[in-house]
Amino acid sequence: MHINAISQLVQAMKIFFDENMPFAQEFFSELCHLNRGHNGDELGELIPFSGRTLTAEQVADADVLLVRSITQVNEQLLHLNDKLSFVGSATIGTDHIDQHYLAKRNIPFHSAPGCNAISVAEYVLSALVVLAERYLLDLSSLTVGIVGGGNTGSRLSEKLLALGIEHKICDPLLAEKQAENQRQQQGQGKRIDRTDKRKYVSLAEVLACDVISLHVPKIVGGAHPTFQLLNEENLAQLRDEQILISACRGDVIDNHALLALKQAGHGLKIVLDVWQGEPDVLEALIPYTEIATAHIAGYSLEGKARGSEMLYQALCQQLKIEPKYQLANFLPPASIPAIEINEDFSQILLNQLVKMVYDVRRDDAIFRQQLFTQGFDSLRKNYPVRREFSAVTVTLSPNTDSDVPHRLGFSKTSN
Ligand SMILES: NC(=O)c1ccc[n+]([C@@H]2O[C@H](COP(=O)([O-])OP(=O)(O)OC[C@H]3O[C@@H](n4cnc5c(N)ncnc54)[C@H](O)[C@@H]3O)[C@@H](O)[C@H]2O)c1
Ligand SMILES: O=C(O)[C@H](O)[C@H](O)COP(=O)(O)O
Repeated sequence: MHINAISQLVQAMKIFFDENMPFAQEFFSELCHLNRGHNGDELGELIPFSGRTLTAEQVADADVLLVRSITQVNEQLLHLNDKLSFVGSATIGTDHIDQHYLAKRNIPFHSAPGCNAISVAEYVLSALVVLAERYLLDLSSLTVGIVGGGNTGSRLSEKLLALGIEHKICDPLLAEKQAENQRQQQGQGKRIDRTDKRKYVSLAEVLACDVISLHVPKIVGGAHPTFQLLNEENLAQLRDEQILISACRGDVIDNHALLALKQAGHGLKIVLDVWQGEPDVLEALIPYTEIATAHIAGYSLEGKARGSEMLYQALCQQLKIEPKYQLANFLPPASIPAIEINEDFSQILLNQLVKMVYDVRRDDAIFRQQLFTQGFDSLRKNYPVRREFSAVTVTLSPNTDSDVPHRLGFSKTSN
């Protein structure tokens, strides 16, 4: 840890947190009062803020700043603050953080890798189930192309594996890492490292699949940029019957090119959770989407709250104290906490199971009906509680022959 960080954190702290961070009060309130002044009268403060409108003046005396993806953390926001000792983002994506600037100022930064990856995978699965029902598709006959084999792409891959759905992954960075590992291990005369056994394919191969699901960070420039990875040129190569799902970052698809494609009569089925220029949305594109939502793929209660928990753990570590709380202390039971299945697994059962926990059509309806009256950010702020599959315990009757529900992430009865 940086000397700067240690000396700042031995005082009562002002912890600023995005009001949209579940259980922030529960996790952080004790931490800010932890190190009172000598008289015990110097209390810290836990201060919520609205992420989109946060100003440099507001955070001028913050010791700890906890944000979500809508707050740009950069010199403009932090130039008035000379005591900040910890910045955390309770999100997977970090494209809103100027990490170079934070590093220059020796301010430790933590994000929450993977926190809502399961939520994103369940969003994609819900979208697939809904489209399969709408267009009478046999999911087991489709191939799914995943762009980005990190946390969200991998959680999706696991669920597809559980369902026996063929899928391919394109991730040139992981492919390079795998090849490099193999070269090193061979050079050292060791057996080849088998930890990452996946076979990576080219973007072209993934773009030829029946379903394309995007799971990459926003990267501008460099060897493998993702900014407008899907553009006029490669969108035009897609077939009418394909499904394109994006729940990563809006800038990964050129939204104007996508609109032009659809306006020209292309049959591509589109599922969009993320939009170029959020919170503004290319309105003309909405009627051409099958499912449209307000960047909520990662908004399961567990997914958002895991972000809070991960930052709590990181801050405890920096403060050199043992974490006292974990997410399980705060999560309520699901509204239907347990069910029993009495039949063999089928697409119909999958449809029922997935929609019981999360039916993406609810969020699509809210988006279409309330975007213009409520606004994009308000739909996200007032997002209804959504649980992950794991919140529901599935018991299989002895005559059912498949463990697919548990492999999909539903909990098992503990005994
Ligand atoms: N819609 C939502 O609610 C939501 C929720 C979570 C994450 N996200 C977004 O999804 C992104 C991915 O999340 P993650 O948890 O999988 O991140 P991750 O960092 O675990 O994985 C991203 C993967 O993308 C790969 N990648 C980078 N450039 C690529 C390229 N040009 N082509 C193919 N692969 C490439 C990386 O090698 C990495 O393996 C996040 O950065 C975030 O922006 C959105
Ligand atoms: O990067 C992420 O983790 C997700 O996009 C996340 O859902 C963003 O949510 P936000 O911080 O905008 O509330």
